[in-house]
Amino acid sequence: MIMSSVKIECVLPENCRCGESPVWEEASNSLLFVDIPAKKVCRWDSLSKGVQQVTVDAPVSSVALRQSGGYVATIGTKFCALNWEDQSVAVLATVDKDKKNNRFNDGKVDPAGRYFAGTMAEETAPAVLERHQGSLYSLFPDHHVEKYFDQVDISNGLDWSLDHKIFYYIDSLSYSVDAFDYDLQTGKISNRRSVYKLEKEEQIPDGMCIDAEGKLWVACYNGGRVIRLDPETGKRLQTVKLPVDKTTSCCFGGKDYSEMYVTCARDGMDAEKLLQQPQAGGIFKITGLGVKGIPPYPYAG
Ligand SMILES: O=C(O)[C@H](O)[C@@H](O)[C@H](O)[C@H](O)CO
Ligand SMILES: [Zn+2]
Repeated sequence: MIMSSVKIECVLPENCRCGESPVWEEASNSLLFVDIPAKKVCRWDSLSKGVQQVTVDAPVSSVALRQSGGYVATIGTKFCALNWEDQSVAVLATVDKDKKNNRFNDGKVDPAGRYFAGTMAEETAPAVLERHQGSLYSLFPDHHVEKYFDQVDISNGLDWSLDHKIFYYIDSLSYSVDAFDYDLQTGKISNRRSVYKLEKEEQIPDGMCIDAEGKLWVACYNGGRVIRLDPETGKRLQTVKLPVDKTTSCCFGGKDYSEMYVTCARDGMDAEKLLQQPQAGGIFKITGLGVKGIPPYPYAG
């Protein structure tokens, strides 16, 4: 049953140019996220409502927790460690060295502590870019990198099934949510298939997260919504519309991971659209979904 008590609130009118990679940090009751073109990693304290930010030297496309303290982030084409206290960045590995126009896009840590992230060509406008330039990688805890496949357009949302046997992945311009068999021991993926094809009004699939019932939540860029999918039946179970079109990603957080946080973008909107959607680029909190999420995994290296 879909509960009718769903409430949507803009908790931070931060005006991100392109907000992405929301991650809940339980230890600090905070939401981490990035603003990709602004080259910022941000941390919003849900209790004080204050925001701290670290500016880096290239577009930062994802951030994740690190077991040994601090964070990891994908900056330009580098996997990096980020020390929040002194704002220093240390490079752990570099990818796509032969592709000067590429940058990382979305990333997330797997249940064994590997940091997965894919690349794309830099956009000239939202979703306008040289195609097939991206690849999917993961950074293992010993800092070596494995490449899974290339020919990616816009590497985007990713997560793992609750039993860790399936890896879910979105290449945005395929308009599909895909699944692979996943071997948690080795980090290997196989047997790619589509579990959901987006409908026209859902627009472009972007960030994604799994809930505690094993269902997928996908943020729809230009679609102004998050959708809940059953990856087993391929059916859409729920649509939650937001007052902004360029919804980019979502994660669960808050008390017992019972709240959903959604990021979005302002870039690519004209003046008229920005007047209509003044909250574009803000951070949204959705409550009353009646389903919880799971904690994010920290990078183990
Ligand atoms: O947020 C991201 O993942 C990309 O970096 C964005 O640029 C959008 O996704 C893209 O423009 C639409 O697909
Ligand atoms: Zn994205």
